[in-house]
Parts: sequence; C-alpha cells; structure tokens
Amino acid sequence: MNLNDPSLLREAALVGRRWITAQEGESIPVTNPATGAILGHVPDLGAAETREAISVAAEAQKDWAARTAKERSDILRAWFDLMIAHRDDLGAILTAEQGKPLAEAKGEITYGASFIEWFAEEARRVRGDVIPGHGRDKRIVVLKQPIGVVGAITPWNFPNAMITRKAGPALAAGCAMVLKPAAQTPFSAIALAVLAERAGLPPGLFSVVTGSAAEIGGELTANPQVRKITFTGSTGVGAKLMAQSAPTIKKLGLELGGNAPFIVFDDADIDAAVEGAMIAKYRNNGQTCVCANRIYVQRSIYDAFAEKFRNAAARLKTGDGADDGVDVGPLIDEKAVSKVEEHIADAIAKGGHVTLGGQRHALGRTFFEVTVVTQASSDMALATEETFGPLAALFPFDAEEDVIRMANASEYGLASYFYARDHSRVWRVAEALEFGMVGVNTGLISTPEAPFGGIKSSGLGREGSHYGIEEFTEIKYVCLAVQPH
Ligand SMILES: NC(=O)c1ccc[n+]([C@@H]2O[C@H](COP(=O)([O-])OP(=O)(O)OC[C@H]3O[C@@H](n4cnc5c(N)ncnc54)[C@H](O)[C@@H]3O)[C@@H](O)[C@H]2O)c1
Ligand SMILES: O=C[C@H](O)CS(=O)(=O)O
Repeated sequence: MNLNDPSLLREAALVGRRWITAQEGESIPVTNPATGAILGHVPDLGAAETREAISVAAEAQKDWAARTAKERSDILRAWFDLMIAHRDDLGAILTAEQGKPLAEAKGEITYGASFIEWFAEEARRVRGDVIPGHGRDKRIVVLKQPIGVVGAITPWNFPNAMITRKAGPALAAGCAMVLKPAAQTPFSAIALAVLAERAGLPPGLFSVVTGSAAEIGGELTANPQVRKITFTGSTGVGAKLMAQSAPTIKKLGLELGGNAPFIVFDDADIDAAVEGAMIAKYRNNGQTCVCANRIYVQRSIYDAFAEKFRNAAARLKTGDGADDGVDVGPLIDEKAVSKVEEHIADAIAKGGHVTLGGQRHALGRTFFEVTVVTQASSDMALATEETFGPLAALFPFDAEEDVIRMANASEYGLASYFYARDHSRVWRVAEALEFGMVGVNTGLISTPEAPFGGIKSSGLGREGSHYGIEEFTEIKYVCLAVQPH
C-alpha cells in the first residue's frame, strides 16, 4: 500500500490519552480480503483498557461540554478538512482492509467526511425552549445538554462512514466517545483518530479500542459512566447489546439489518429503474444494509426489465479493488460466501432460474460471480434473510396491493425503493411501505442531510440530519419560581 502519509497506517489503539502499540502485547492480524496479505496488527485489548478509556473520556468530556459550540464546531471542521486532504490515503487503507473498489472507497471517505462537516454546522444549532409557565410566578426553561460518555460499536462494511456518522453528532453535542471498530477493518478507525488529534480534538475525547468484541462490548454496556450505546451491525448483536445495556438504562442508537424491497411498477421508466436497481443491489458488492435484497417487477414488464438488468449486471467487473476498472471486490470472508451460496441453492430448489453467475469466481478466495436469479418467490430464504452479497433476486408480481403486502412481510424495516410515475401511486405506495426510508425513482438515498434509520428489527433512532444530534443530547426541564415585584 503506497501512502502519501504512511503515519496514517498506525498499528496501535488509542486508549484515553495513550497509544498502545501492537508490539506491546497480544495482537490481532488485519488481512486484505482480496489477496490474503497481512496488512499489519492491532492490539488485542479488553475490559481493563475499555474501563480506562471510559474513565478518561468522562473527565475530558466535562471541559469539552463547557466549550462554546463554535469552539467544538471549529475543531470538527478542521477534522473534516484533514479527512478531505488525506482522502486518497484513507481510501487506500479502506480498500486494503475492506476490499471495495478504490473509487468506492474514496467515495466513502467523502461521504464519511460529510457527516463531520454537517455536524460541525449543527453543533451551533442545538437549542432549548422557553415555555409559557403554568402560573404567574412560574417560568419554564428547557435545556439541551450532552448525554456524556458514548460507547460506539461499528461494522466492517463502511469502516469510515459508520464511525463518522456517530462521532460527528456525538462530539458536536459535547459528548465523548469510546469506539470499538470491527476486527476486520480497524485501520480506517485508527487513521480517523490520528487525524482527530491533528485537528486539535482534546486528548481522551475519542478512543479507539481494538480487541475482544465481547470484553470491550461487555464493559461499554455495563459501565454506568457510559450513558449511551450507539451500535451499527447485525440485528442479533444489536439485540444482545440492548439487553446488556438494560441494567444501567442506557440511551440506545441501533442501526441494524435490512432486507430492502425494490419495486418496479408498470408505469416506471424501465431504463432508470435498471440503473437504480444496479446501484441499490451491487454497491459495495451487495454488502450494505440498504441493498435491494428483493427486486419486485410488475408482470407486464418483467421480461423486459429482467433482460436489461441481466445485461447491465454482466458488464460489472469483479477483481481486486485496488486495480483500475474493478466494479466489484471480494466478499469480506468465507462465511459471507457460504451465505450467498446457501441463498442461491435454496432459490434454485424453490423454482428460481440463475440467468447470470451463480458460482464462486475463478479468482478464488472470497470473490463471487455477480449473480441474477429470476422467478424468485416469497418462500425462498432470500425473501426473509439478508443476503449481503452480489445476488439479485427478481420477483414477478401482479397487483399493487400484492406487492405492498409482500414488501412489508419482513421483520426488517430499514430501506425500501420503488419506481413509478403516477403521482397518486407514488403517494399511496410511499405511505404504505413499512420502512424507515423510501427511495422513489432513485436507488441511492444516503446523505447527511437526511435521517437514516429503520423500524422493527432494523433498529432504533436516526443518524444524520438535524434529528441526528438530538440523539446525543438530554432534555432538562428547569422550573423557576419568580416572585412578583
Ligand atoms: N443499519 C445500518 O446503518 C447498518 C450499516 C452497516 C451494516 N449494518 C448491518 O451490519 C451487519 C453486517 O455487519 P457485521 O457483520 O460487522 O455485523 P456484526 O453485528 O457481526 O458486527 C458489528 C460490530 O459488532 C461487533 N460485535 C459482534 N459481536 C459482539 C458482541 N457480542 N459484543 C460487542 N460487539 C460485538 C463486531 O465486532 C463489529 O464491530 C448487517 O446485518 C448489516 O445490515 C447496518
Ligand atoms: O450499510 C449501511 C450503510 O449505512 C450504507 S450507506 O449509508 O447507505 O452508504
């Protein structure tokens, strides 16, 4: 990996005010999923270091909260500027440890940095209220105050943006954060901490603790000094962390699994729908929480859509994300490959037809062919389980009410998409879909300006938008008795 600034790839964890290097004790190798090469090592830390990070964070947060919003905003802005200035290096590190194509990785850096930029602005707009009193001698004031120390746990699929989407609002609100990144992609998180220090973020406010997920997560969820847990990852782990947080009544932010329906109605622009479905399906090799897991196409246009979609998918190039012209990288690990294989085999057994791909890629390792299955049906595993890979399943449907029922028949409620041009249908379907987010005539909806999040088993709370910073504040009601003169 050729970096302009090699110091960004640091084999160390940041625990409070001190860096602990991988050489100082037990360490964990980090590998490139495309080549299997070991990129470096990070320390294998646990509960003791997590406790230290929490304690230092609690102390540092007091002064940070006492600063003006402008002071916090200026430091966040400086962090944003450094992320953009080092975009190429951050992208190279991300591709090396996560596998996505370099262009997509650089895109994630821009997207991730935009949350720091957005919340540098929002920092100055956290407002309370003055409410008319319930008596002539009473005044009601509502204060918005930072919640305090935040525990954060993030996934490997967006190892930069899933962190900044939390750290941005938390720090802007005046909180401190102790982060456990995914074991597969720690270097992206560590590079963010290096740049945060350079931006002038006070020591102790942002820790990156690498090591045992169970031990670090156990301490974050049990320690009473941690007042909020913000988690992005699978629904199963989210539920476990929710239970672990219950004894200390922590505020929760959960960004969990999805199973997005992508619906193409007979009045849609088919070419636009194909373009949107390609993005919604194959971005990050199908490894996003908002991927189109189920593509429903109205029967009268099914064959035309299926042919166009297959031809577009066939043009995607699979390979090492560091190589030019690659559209789709490797899957993160063998477990991910097995999940895709299981969903394909199950679909075939239940009447599905593989019209493209369907096998492990000739490149070996965890590369998998871009795959399209037609004649998909609701009894297939992929209809209810998150595939998290390059498998597109096309379901035919007849009536609008049928596809709404099928789309909503899921434990998940994160993202959904549909293409239609009749404005009454657009309103009817957008209101009927039971999801936190609806893309209408677009397959890409994620942006810091909008509230990202889901309902049902897809989580609690929202990240991004002006709603996002509220998640890191507490409301305090002050009742003032004022004696008449
Ligand atoms: N809703 C969203 O915004 C969003 C975004 C990205 C990914 N996801 C979801 O994340 C999943 C894929 O990511 P993943 O495989 O990293 O998920 P995961 O739940 O396996 O891991 C997520 C994080 O939790 C940690 N973790 C795992 N077990 C833990 C435990 N017992 N205690 C504490 N921490 C623990 C992992 O080390 C990792 O850092 C998919 O379901 C995807 O939909 C959701
Ligand atoms: O995987 C889920 C992320 O939230 C993806 S994105 O925010 O849509 O880029």
